[in-house]
Amino acid sequence: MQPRIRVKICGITRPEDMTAVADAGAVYAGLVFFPKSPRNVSIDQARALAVEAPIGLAKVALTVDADDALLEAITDAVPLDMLQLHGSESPERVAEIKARYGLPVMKAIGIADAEDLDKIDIYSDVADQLLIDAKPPTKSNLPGGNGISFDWRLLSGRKYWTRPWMLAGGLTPDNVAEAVALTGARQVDLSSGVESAPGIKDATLIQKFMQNLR
Ligand SMILES: O=C(O)c1ccccc1N[C@@H]1O[C@H](COP(=O)(O)O)[C@@H](O)[C@H]1O
Repeated sequence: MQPRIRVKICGITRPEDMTAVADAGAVYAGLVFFPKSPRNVSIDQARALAVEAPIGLAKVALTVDADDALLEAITDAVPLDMLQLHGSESPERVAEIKARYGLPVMKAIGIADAEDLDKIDIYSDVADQLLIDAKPPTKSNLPGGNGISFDWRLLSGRKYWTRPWMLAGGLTPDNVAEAVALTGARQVDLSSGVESAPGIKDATLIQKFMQNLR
């Protein structure tokens, strides 16, 4: 039997969405700390969501080029299982954050074409996990969460990964099966594909996503 594909649903802003994510069988829930995002949460909101989250659901804090003051405030207040670095953090900065905050670190890598794949090897040396996402459009205010995909065939031939990784970028209930078949991903991450409005998750879409994945 194939092992289950692990799912992260990102951009949780409401307790009922945290519950829907856990009920559907997702493994990770993401909390976005980026004021330009419609999914941004304050530290107080994040703490309340994380404290009340169903047991067993891993809480991931998503930050974008955060400084130490912000990372310290987040990690002091919110019970977390992983940090997701979704900006242009250098490999040195990733290593520093991993050492300083004592949490596993996942580095997001934006992919548009084959050249971008070089970053996979570079960040594999320092991050615990990699998030392989679509590169944002040049005019976007958001480095992720744009609901766009990259050409999944870019990953088709890649058999050797030294770190666990997640596939992200424009995943939906309708395309996830194809995305997984083409890339061989064992973990997937999504946000806008299971929303009824930016920042508002839809329990029916979440269930449909999980069904279509399995
Ligand atoms: O979700 C956001 O608002 C966000 C903001 C800033 C950086 C990353 C963000 N989201 C991450 O991007 C992936 C892909 O999103 P989508 O499925 O294409 O909407 C998402 O899973 C988050 O990890």
